[in-house]
Amino acid sequence: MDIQICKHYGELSAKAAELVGEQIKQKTDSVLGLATGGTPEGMYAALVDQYKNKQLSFREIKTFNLDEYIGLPADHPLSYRVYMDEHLFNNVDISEKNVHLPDGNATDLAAECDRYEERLRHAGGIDLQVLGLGHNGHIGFNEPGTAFESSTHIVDLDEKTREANARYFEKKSAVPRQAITMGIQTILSARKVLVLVSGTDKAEAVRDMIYREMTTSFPATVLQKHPAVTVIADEEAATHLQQEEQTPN
Ligand SMILES: N[C@@H]1[C@@H](O)[C@H](O)[C@@H](COP(=O)(O)O)O[C@@H]1O
Repeated sequence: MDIQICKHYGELSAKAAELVGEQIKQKTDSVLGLATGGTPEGMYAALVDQYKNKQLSFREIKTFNLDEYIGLPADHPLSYRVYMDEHLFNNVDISEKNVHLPDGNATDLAAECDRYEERLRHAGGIDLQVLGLGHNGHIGFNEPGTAFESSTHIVDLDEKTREANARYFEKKSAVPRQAITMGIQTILSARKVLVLVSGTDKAEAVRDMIYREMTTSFPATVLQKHPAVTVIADEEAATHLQQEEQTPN
């Protein structure tokens, strides 16, 4: 793993946007795997700036989001579709036909999971997957215990994850109980992976991701076996890294 430590969140966001921007410039029809959550917001803002400064175009870019809640209408302000529209899609020249998120309102959710994998295969697979990291090691919505071989599937959200995401909803009971997420195998199939981690509350999670023995109990440890992972952490998230840098797995 290539581990890059940035001074603060602003630097992390700029660095992440630089790496994604390079990918887009190198391959103008790249397939990007995208994440939601608080962490990538600054990266999206920096990518929109690059677009506005005419440094980038998303015209041929295809995107596949990691996950979507089940049961929230696509136009619900807290759906991941709306998040992506607000943070990126509405602000760049991406084409609607190239934007993909799982449909959490599909009548046949199992068929929707297969359909998502099929669309991803048809697009040629993910060139660069952006990931955030859950406190319990989840990537996408792959909660502890998820099989490393999993493809896109339906998940029951962990209580800790619902608590972490409750900050966006008016109350915890309003947080959906299920989601559709790319599986761990889907994520591992990406040619490159970029993990963004910010803040002291993620310090233990990022340490475990890098140093803990690979285990389904902490899904992000699976990234240790991916050949092209870059981790960008700010100093707050990296507090436990410097100490252990000498003895990685
Ligand atoms: N499904 C998302 C993940 O894709 C995200 O990476 C993670 C961390 O979120 P944050 O960046 O807000 O800490 O949790 C959410 O539940």
